[in-house]
Amino acid sequence: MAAKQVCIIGSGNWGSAIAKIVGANAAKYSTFENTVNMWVFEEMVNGRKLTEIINTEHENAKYLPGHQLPPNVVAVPDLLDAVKGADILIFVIPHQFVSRVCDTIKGHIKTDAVGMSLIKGVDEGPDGLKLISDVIREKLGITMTVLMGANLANEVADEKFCETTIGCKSKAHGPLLKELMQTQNFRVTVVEEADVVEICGALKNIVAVGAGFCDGLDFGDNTKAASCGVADLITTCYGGRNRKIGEAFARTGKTIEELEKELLNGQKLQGPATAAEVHQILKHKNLLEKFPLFNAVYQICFQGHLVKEFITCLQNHPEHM
Ligand SMILES: NC(=O)c1ccc[n+]([C@@H]2O[C@H](COP(=O)([O-])OP(=O)(O)OC[C@H]3O[C@@H](n4cnc5c(N)ncnc54)[C@H](O)[C@@H]3O)[C@@H](O)[C@H]2O)c1
Ligand SMILES: O=P(O)(O)OC[C@H](O)CO
Repeated sequence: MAAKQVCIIGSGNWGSAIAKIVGANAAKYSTFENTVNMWVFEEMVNGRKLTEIINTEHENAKYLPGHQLPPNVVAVPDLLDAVKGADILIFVIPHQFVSRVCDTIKGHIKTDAVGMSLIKGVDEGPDGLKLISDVIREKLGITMTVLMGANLANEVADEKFCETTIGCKSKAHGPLLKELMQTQNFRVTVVEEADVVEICGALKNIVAVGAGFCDGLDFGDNTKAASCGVADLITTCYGGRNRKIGEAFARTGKTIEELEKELLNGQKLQGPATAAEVHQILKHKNLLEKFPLFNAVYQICFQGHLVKEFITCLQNHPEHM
């Protein structure tokens, strides 16, 4: 099978971080052409063209300074040149520019190209809310997939561990796109519910603005989480006692019991005990392998496993295999 040519449409903060991953994987796997075109909306940065900076210094000095892009990522200022011949089109531009970009490339891309939108946003069409992937699909007539996750671009570029989800209705494209995107520290799950993945990715940005308001007004963690569908998860992971002791455990090497006494003044943790109870149930049902996070918390709290190895359990999540 001929190697797939990949084009990244966009080169902002997220576009550049993703170019690090895509460039490295394209160079690594024979499934893909080595060269990855990245369309750059041309602008002058410190008196030089941004494309020239990227192609000589391999750094997007404006949108992702301090990170080297792989040399096989080539910045292309002309949109039509960038997309020419591409089998995989990665859309990663602010959503307000999508329509114009699609109108420009319409009729100039492969008809069997696969698109993947990393864009978090929605379009307000005449009939109500419309997904950005639907806008692209309708304008270009190509198969669309999405990739969304809790993925701050700078952290991804720093290669800090995180997870992401590809929403892909076609079973044929899932493995190909996963191979292109996954690394040891950027773990990919592929699901068929692409619309759900995309709408969650878009709507969380509204919640984030509200959360910013709460911080700016010095409200508490409960208040901050009240606007969000996963309220208690957010609260507990930022402001709760289980989180606090978990952090102290990882930093000090003291036992959970010692820390509970030291830091909670008689209050009691629920997390470790719950991990033990859930562990029993999962073990009984032969489901431990499907819940590596729960299993790892149990093993670290009760079986002497090293907290330093916590990430390994997530890297080996069955969904990522
Ligand atoms: N930055 C993140 O951490 C992050 C993470 C996940 C998803 N996203 C999503 O990815 C999408 C792109 O975000 P980003 O962070 O890469 O971009 P960004 O916020 O860095 O946006 C700047 C980009 O827009 C380009 N631009 C400016 N004017 C333009 C025009 N007229 N036409 C086309 N492009 C123009 C700039 O050249 C630059 O590449 C957004 O939907 C965002 O929500 C961002
Ligand atoms: O910096 P934000 O608020 O645009 O969020 C970036 C990513 O979407 C986080 O997953």
